[in-house]
Amino acid sequence: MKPTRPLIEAIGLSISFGPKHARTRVVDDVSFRIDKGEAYGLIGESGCGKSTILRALSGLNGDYDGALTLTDKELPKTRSKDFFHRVQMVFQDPYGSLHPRKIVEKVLAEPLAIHGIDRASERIVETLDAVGLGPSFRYRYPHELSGGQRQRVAIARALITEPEILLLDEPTSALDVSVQAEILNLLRRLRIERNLTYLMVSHDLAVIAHICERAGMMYKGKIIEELTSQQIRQSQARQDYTREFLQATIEAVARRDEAVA
Ligand SMILES: Nc1ncnc2c1ncn2[C@@H]1O[C@H](COP(=O)(O)OP(=O)(O)OP(=O)(O)O)[C@@H](O)[C@H]1O
Repeated sequence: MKPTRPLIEAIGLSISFGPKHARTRVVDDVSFRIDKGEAYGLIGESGCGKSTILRALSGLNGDYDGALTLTDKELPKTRSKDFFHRVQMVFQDPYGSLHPRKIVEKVLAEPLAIHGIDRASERIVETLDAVGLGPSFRYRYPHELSGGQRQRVAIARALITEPEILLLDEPTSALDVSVQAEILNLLRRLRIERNLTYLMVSHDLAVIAHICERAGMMYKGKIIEELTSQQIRQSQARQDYTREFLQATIEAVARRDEAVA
């Protein structure tokens, strides 16, 4: 059987910070592959390097060793405009990621203008509808929205140029648990409807198990093993560290499943 070719691949990715004489390696020889249409998670405790990987892939930090590829082509350190058409990012904090003095319409019109995409007005209404917000929301400022509504706007902003891939950096961790469930369900629905590929970072196993088919367990800058969502749910891990991490949070997975069912 012909092996499938990944949409995204990290090959021996290493990232260090600090001055030359005191460099700290926070991502250490990480490799993973994500197929088209797949949702892959990076899970691990705070500081293990998850967001650093996402920032490198998104083009926010070009100072890395190893390679990141998109459809088999190595990405240049400075990403092209086409990259941002294909790949969009959703950040953790919907309060910080939206400009306080821009109404929603302006937030959504900007990416369309950058990429020269027509039918702006129709696309804004369609995309707001896709994230569960009515057309009246286009005239609101961020302070006139709830946390969940702001994150819906941030998701709409990411989707409006019709990307293939969303990079999701703890997209629900700043929200109340009940709102988290709504946003997770929205992300699940959007992936199916739009055939999207996700790379999601979270310290919350329940979030990863709900969204992702596979996840890389990170510890001190390395992926120590990969698990399917079923293995996460059944607490089947090879490494002791992963087993302890799973056992500590498995009840949270069950609770989250009940909440979002
Ligand atoms: N720009 C930077 N300069 C120096 N150190 C950094 C920088 N960005 C991240 N780090 C360090 O790299 C390590 C990994 O950070 P990272 O944000 O990737 O962790 P994380 O697993 O995403 O954790 P969290 O969930 O808390 O964000 C941390 O020790 C952090 O302090």
